[in-house]
Amino acid sequence: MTDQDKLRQVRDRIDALDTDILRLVNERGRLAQDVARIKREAGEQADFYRPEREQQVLRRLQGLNQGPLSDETVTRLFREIMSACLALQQPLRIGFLGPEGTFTQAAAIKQFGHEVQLQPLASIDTVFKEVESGDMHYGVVPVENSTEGVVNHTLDCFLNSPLQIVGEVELRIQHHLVSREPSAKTIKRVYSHPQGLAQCRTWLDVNLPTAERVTVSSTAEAARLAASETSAAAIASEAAAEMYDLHLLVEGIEDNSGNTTRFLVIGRQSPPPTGDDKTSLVVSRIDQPGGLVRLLQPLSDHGINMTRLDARPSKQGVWEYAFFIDLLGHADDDRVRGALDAMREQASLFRVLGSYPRVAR
Ligand SMILES: O=C(O)C(=O)C[C@]1(C(=O)O)C=C[C@@H](O)C=C1
Repeated sequence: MTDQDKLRQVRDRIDALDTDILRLVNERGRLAQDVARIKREAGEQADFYRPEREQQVLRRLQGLNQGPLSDETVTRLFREIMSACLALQQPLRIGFLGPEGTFTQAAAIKQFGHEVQLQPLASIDTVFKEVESGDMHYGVVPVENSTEGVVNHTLDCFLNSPLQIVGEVELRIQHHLVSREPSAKTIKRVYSHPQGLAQCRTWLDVNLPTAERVTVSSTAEAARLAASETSAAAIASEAAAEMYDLHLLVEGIEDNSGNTTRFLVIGRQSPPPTGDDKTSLVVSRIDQPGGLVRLLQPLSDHGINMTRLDARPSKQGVWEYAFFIDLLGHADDDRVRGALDAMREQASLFRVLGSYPRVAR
């Protein structure tokens, strides 16, 4: 058998498999439509999007996967299949911190796939408002970065919003120096979001110490500005560089190689337990000696693992603070519910921001 014969034989097998895959994904789409019919007949009010079910689908397949495709690739493939199936049930509108080309857009695509209607919005506050009004079914906002810590504006928006956290997304953030200039030698001004400038501070101090650093609303906006000026650069993503036709002058300039940003999916109703969940709270303690210790003691008493604690001015009075807490477990789990009930008694402000599936890495 010649090499050409061997090649043709393998390609014939690929064609046969593709025929099966096409038939099976369309059969899956019809089943998703059946699910939507069942949900409508059951009078379910919530959106058809079920993050807890999507997590279950992905975790099962990651467990079955024996390669050669990586778990990450399998997750991306089936996320897109579920995105297409969900679009057959209901066109979802997802607001995200824009403009086009931000890392938040990449996080929204990672969570919902490409078959949803993605809407770039001007600010984190606008994302909350558009979801509250119902114009958007869900929103995606940045909440913390592994180098720079929390995004304060996102935490502050929760203080005055009835919305719940529906999910979380983690994105490895690679910052690039992008410009219409052919070389970094001529750069006199660097645009980026405050987090972008902060996450690349050392690189800038060493390589562009005299360049002016200008903070703008997003890394994508920084790329747009850099595209309109000479001797200017932006710290932005590869997607933003492509969008504004900029050169990648230097790739991967973030100071910490594991630089990761965590995003939250916000909506009206938190999903039910999956067995591997997180719960976020905002609480403030009664202002007396040992108040904070007593507030947190129930977590220890019930064996609950707290993964994050951030303090933010509660805006209820000078030096009054609210505490944002993440913990492992779902608010409907017996141990978590017991701890929350005990905390509620010790708190002057107590609100569960949501229980949601832990991110599928
Ligand atoms: O199982 C469901 O509830 C479905 O709607 C099906 C499906 C899927 O494609 O697997 C689609 C959308 C949901 O977000 C979750 C899962």
